Amino acid sequence: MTSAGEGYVASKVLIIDVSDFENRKQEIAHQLHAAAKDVGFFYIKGHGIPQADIEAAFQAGQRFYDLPEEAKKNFRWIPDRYLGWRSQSDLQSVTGNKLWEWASFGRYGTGGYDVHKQEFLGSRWPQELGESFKNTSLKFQAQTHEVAVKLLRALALSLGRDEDEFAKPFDIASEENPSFMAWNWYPPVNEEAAQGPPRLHAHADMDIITLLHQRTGDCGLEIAPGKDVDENPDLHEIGNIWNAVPTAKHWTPIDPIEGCITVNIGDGLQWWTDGLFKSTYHRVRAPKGTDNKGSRMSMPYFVNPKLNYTFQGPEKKYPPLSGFDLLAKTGNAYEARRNDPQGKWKQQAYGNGVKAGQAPTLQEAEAIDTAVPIPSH
Ligand SMILES: O=C(O)CCC(=O)C(=O)O
Ligand SMILES: [Fe+2]
Repeated sequence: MTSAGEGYVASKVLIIDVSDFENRKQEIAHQLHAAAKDVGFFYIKGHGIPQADIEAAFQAGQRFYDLPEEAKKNFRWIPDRYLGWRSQSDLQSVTGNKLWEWASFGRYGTGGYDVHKQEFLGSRWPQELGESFKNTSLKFQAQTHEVAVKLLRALALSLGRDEDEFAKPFDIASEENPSFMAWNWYPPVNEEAAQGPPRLHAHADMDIITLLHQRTGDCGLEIAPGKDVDENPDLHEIGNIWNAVPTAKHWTPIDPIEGCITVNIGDGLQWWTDGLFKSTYHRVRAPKGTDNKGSRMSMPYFVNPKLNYTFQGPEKKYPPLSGFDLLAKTGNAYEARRNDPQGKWKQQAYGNGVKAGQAPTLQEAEAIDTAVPIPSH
């Protein structure tokens, strides 16, 4: 066991070459296994997404964030869909400060709390940004998804499990696909900010895995072991991202590396592997010293299983968990629970008159959109 402290994991954060995947998948699986088990965070290179496409996706995000406040407001956040813009004021209720904005575009992750109403209509886009914005975002999401599926296949192989076990419930073309991409934007900060709170508070991701595109030069991401990892006695878990935050004395930087995607294991995969793979706490600290104090952007792709897919580890250490239950731990359902203390939200999710696979019409979907309550902060 390693002692806690600065550098605890730094030397172990691997850069794993995933190129020539079909021929090298056993070797890749071996390396991913070590990274997922020991640290829960790693970099991949040779992923095949051209740098120009990554830059185009960052530029698309920047075009959105450059819109006037009024225009961004039109693309309002729908809590149970994971799509839309969350302003700094909105997020203040989550983080306690105004240092972070969020937007997710593209697929409708969920059709409200209704597993039968998931759809990809593609009808809600920031209209001001035109077709190129939409095409760039969708293409990029699909490219990233393809890489995610390879990682999931290799991770399953590494455990001696069926190669498709983890990849099966993640079909991006499915109407039930709840994986989604977000664009995090952190406003510029002044000199004093170095002493201030993190730009994004410590949390673990409540998905299966996250592929995080970091922008070169945008440092600040840090990790600390947590979640069943007892090597760091300084870490106190006092809740999840939505109501309290873990604290740790020592954090290890995970700075961007050109050509690499940062990957981390989420709570769901930790669950699905009986705790073997680690969902690690991370945060974005405020810039200090000579760090870039301008705006910061990152693009996480959160990989979530279909909502009605139930998974459990082979040792049955934890009870079966559905994709819905996993997502229900996150912010959208938190809002719903808060708005609906009687728990009708879960009932609504599973019981309804719409047949499986029957997507609502455009008008019905728009009606669902407007019927979803917007949380008041
Ligand atoms: O901005 C970053 O680098 C990290 C973002 C993150 O952890 C998240 O969106 O879950
Ligand atoms: Fe995260």
